Amino acid sequence: MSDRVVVAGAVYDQGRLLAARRSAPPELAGRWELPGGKLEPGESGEQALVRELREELGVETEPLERIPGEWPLGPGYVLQVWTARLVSGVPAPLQDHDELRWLGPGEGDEIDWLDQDRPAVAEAMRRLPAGSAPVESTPTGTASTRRLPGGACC
Ligand SMILES: Nc1nc2c([nH]c(=O)n2[C@H]2C[C@H](O)[C@@H](COP(=O)(O)OP(=O)(O)OP(=O)(O)O)O2)c(=O)[nH]1
Repeated sequence: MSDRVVVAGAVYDQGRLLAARRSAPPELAGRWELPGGKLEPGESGEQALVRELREELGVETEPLERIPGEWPLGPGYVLQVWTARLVSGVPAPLQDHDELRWLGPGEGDEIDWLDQDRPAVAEAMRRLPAGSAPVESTPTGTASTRRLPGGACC
């Protein structure tokens, strides 16, 4: 039997990548991942991604391209990753996560990613689109992460 697919999104906005910190299960809690979830029967990867990001973060996204490759997770599961553009909404950790963070260029190694996500994250950071500076940037333009009370992000 073929492996079940977990889809995850490298979500971009304003030249930054969204990272999500898992709150469960205990063995993964506290580690960072690209948000997503399991493909349901009859769904394409892109459809599953849009659904999962809506459910978990409350945002609308547009998948852009698949990052080549597939990474084994636990027994019976593989991870596939798409880049995606934030279309509307403010990401909030509604399910499975307790914190979100936007990472700008050079900030990809600042958090403790799940090991299995690292190759896709490295490629997603290489593909980071140029973006306008976020509103709260410092005068030097170096501040690129923002965290809001309650865990909502940007
Ligand atoms: N979403 C996501 N899951 C990942 C990543 N890396 C990784 O090892 N996983 C694991 C964690 C989970 O065991 C599994 C995905 O499960 P999930 O709990 O996010 O899936 P789901 O939203 O469909 O939830 P469920 O109700 O079916 O349990 O894959 C990743 O980058 N994103």
